[in-house]
Amino acid sequence: MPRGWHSASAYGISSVSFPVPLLAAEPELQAAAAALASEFTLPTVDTGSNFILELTREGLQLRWRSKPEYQPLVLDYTRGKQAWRQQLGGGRQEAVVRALGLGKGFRPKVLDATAGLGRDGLILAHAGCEVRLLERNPAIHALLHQAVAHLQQFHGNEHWSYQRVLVLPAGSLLDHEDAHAVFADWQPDAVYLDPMFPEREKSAAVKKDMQMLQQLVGADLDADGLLAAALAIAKCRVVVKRPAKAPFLAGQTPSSQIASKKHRFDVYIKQAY
Ligand SMILES: C[S@@+](CC[C@H](N)C(=O)[O-])C[C@H]1O[C@@H](n2cnc3c(N)ncnc32)[C@H](O)[C@@H]1O
Repeated sequence: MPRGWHSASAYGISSVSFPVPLLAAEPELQAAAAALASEFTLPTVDTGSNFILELTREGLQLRWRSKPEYQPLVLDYTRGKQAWRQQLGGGRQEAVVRALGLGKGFRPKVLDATAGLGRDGLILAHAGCEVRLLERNPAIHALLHQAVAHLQQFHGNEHWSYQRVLVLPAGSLLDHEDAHAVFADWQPDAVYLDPMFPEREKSAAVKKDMQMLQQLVGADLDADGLLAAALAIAKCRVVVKRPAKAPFLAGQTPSSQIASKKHRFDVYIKQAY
């Protein structure tokens, strides 16, 4: 397989997928696009992928070519609903925050090992956790990396909690036979998992950005393996987000559960914080 072409297992889907290229939206941005593509090891030529990352004057966006009626996905935590959710609506009431068990001034170090669009991870950061984001899909990783960098630049030291967010190099806990050794210098108190769940709802019911993500990364069919890897490296607990009626990850019964409107957070406790 040529370098830069990823086997299906890297995405959890069952056929070889074309890598997403990073291209300039206008000729003046070509040099900048090439530099970014090189930073993220993404192709700079059209690969036939159904998705492309485009560099515009505003930053990166992900375009779904066979759905031209969809707005390109722009990841920007500084405005819109996401900024509101983190800064005003989010916080201690969020189910994900409760599942992570923050309390009495204690803020766990969290590895978000399926970071995706970083929304849950940033809610945890805003709640005061030190968060590291791990994402294996190279295109999503590039979007996430740029969006976090923009957030940190935008807020400066005004929001110290965002300055502690670190986007790890693109990869997976499943890449390492001994993930424990990889995290020897920074053992997370908790590992958070939110793998893609095969979608059963009619696609119209799923938000467009989630549809894009699903189409791009596939069904994460190897997700069961993540639980053991996460339990091996977490000091105290693993939290798994699942659709409300989904079976337990790897068939393993959690120690406790927190329910939100559409989701369930399964909490696996190794030891108290
Ligand atoms: C449902 S999305 C996560 C959404 C995220 N919680 C958010 O709030 O934006 C699942 C993401 O996990 C990634 N993923 C799945 N399995 C992974 C693994 N083993 N290692 C790293 N990333 C993984 C997928 O590529 C996808 O981007």
